[in-house]
Amino acid sequence: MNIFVINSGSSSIKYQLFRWPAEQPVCSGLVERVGSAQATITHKVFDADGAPTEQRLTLPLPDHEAGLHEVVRLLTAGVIQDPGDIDVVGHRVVHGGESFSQATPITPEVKAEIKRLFELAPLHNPANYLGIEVAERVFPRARQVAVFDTAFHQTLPEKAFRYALPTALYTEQRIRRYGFHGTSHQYVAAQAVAYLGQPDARLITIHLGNGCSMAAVRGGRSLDTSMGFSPLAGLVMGTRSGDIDPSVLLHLTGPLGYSPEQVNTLLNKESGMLGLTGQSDMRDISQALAAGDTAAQLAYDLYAYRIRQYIGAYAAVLNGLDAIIFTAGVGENDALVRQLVCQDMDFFGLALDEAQNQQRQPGLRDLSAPGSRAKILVVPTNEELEIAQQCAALEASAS
Ligand SMILES: Nc1ncnc2c1ncn2[C@@H]1O[C@H](COP(=O)(O)OP(=O)(O)O)[C@@H](O)[C@H]1O
Ligand SMILES: CC(=O)OP(=O)(O)O
Ligand SMILES: [Mg+2]
Repeated sequence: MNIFVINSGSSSIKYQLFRWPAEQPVCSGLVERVGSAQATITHKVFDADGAPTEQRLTLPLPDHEAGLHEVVRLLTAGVIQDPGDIDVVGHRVVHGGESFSQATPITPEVKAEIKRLFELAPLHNPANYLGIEVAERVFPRARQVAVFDTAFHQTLPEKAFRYALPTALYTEQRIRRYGFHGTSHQYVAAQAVAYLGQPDARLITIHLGNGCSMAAVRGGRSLDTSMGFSPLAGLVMGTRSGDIDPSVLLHLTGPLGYSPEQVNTLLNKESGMLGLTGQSDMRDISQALAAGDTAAQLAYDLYAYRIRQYIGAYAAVLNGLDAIIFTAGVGENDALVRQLVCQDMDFFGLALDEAQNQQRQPGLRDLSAPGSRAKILVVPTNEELEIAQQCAALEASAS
């Protein structure tokens, strides 16, 4: 069986083709800086021993649709003979509301629900929906499956997912915390549990990509998470503000005369690291910092400070801490972020081995110094593999 997985993030498209049940990918790729004139595609094709041949393209990609068409072109130009060779397409879908807690075959009703949720995940659900429509056209024989970012967080207890608003706004309007990046939190938590050999470990998973979120996880269940009703809440992100006092919005729309549309754009697309420094990509901000830029210094400090606050909160939720796990583009690669987060954390039993922190190696890495009571891990996320596994489980249960 051939399972093709499409993971559209807010600034990237990741894809992998798996031949099942061997979990080794046949090809994988990453489209970065979607929406710019200098987008890049890194496309890898693996031989029978898993050795990659890599191709790198730089090209203008105005939007996700252009990116997806380029991905399909690369796939059908050598990796597969015929689009009919794909049996299942697994789609990452960011917002699934309360309707979905597991991998779901895509029907017209499911598509309508994904569309209804555009407003709550404006950077993601439209791109995910587009991916479904493109895949339905290009791979008409394949079964299309959605795996939702919100699904893993459906285990949150009510005290964690409810807001202190009038009850009817929850019961009639479904206004609550949903949480996102669930596929990633679930995957890295399972990897950490296997590494620690401790199924009941108290874990804080820290997903730092373009979007950023944290989760308190125990026994394979998400107990709390920093994103909320939409992927705007919580940590400081590439272009999103994270937590702010809601009365700032009233001040913007009242005395300052912003329209709701302008506030939406401001908070989702013009804030976060972009708002603080003028740049959203952490590699660019890191270069600015190295050149002595004081705005970049403040942005790094603020970014790490917010993560530290949530570590404190989630250690309380978990009544202790066995490991924190850094993952995604920034979490896996940016040693300074990890250093700023972990410094002066001895109260939580966290001590970072700075030499290990500077190493660049693939795979799971243990960065804890000897004597650190809680572990500090880097676990590369693999949302595509997790999605493929869930698609394969769905296929097995349907047959
Ligand atoms: N080597 C690196 N050092 C620092 N940051 C990096 C590095 N590689 C990628 N990143 C950052 O990771 C972020 C993208 O992460 P990713 O998980 O791919 O995001 P998304 O899935 O939200 O598009 C960007 O801010 C990028 O700058
Ligand atoms: C939900 C979310 O923010 O996703 P991403 O980090 O891929 O933008
Ligand atoms: Mg992502």
